[in-house]
Amino acid sequence: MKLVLVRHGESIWNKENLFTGWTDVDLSETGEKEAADAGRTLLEQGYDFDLCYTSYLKRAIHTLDHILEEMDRCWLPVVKTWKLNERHYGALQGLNKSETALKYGEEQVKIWRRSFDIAPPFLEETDPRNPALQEQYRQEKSQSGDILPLGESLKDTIERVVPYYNDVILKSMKEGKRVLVAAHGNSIRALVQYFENLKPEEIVDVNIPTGIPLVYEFDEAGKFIKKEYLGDPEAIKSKMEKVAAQGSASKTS
Ligand SMILES: O=C(O)[C@@H](CO)OP(=O)(O)O
Repeated sequence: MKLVLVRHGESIWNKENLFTGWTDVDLSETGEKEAADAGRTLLEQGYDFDLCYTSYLKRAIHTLDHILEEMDRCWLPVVKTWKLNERHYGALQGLNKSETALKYGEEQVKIWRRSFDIAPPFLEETDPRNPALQEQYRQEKSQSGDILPLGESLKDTIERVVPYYNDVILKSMKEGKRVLVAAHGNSIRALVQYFENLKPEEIVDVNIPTGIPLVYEFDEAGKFIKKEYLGDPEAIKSKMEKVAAQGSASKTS
């Protein structure tokens, strides 16, 4: 069984180097192009799909739209779920990553960005950015008041993404569906950690490039066999380094 994961193309806030999390910002022009390129790569390499999953955030939704447009597969069913949203970055959302590194130090920013179980400072409950106060999450709020986050560590993100993967996505793969997921840097890192059983110190250095299809192969039981990024290895490496460098104090955009 194969699963294709794509991190959304560059967003406007990626370009401005701002902590984004659940902020619903759109793709930049570069991001739109990256998404279309991902669609062309998948088409050229003979990939096809039966079912797509994405988050509630428009940078991932629009990435999927561009991919499906390029593949002439706009008619494919798409399931949207907040369970695939980016990690909730709490009160860091909207702050510039480099300015935050200047203020608190690069080490602290790396801890906030990449540590396994350290959460960012949480939003106040009264903050209008609290998902429990937002229209798109009203169903979840009425079911249970406490499942929507005010901030998340990677571990918290794993605890919401992985059960969704096992209960819903893996189930459809086992039914024979070819699945494409358009998601986010840290919701994909959550899956990478789970698939490859990475240790907390190993996931720290994993950075997911924007708009590059990542193909996982599993055995029939769902056990990880191998993975590969589709595209030019040098370009992919440089994109990963760019993501890692966003927490540097000297990078302002
Ligand atoms: O700001 C964010 O939401 C994420 C992804 O863009 O950033 P980081 O790579 O710092 O986890």
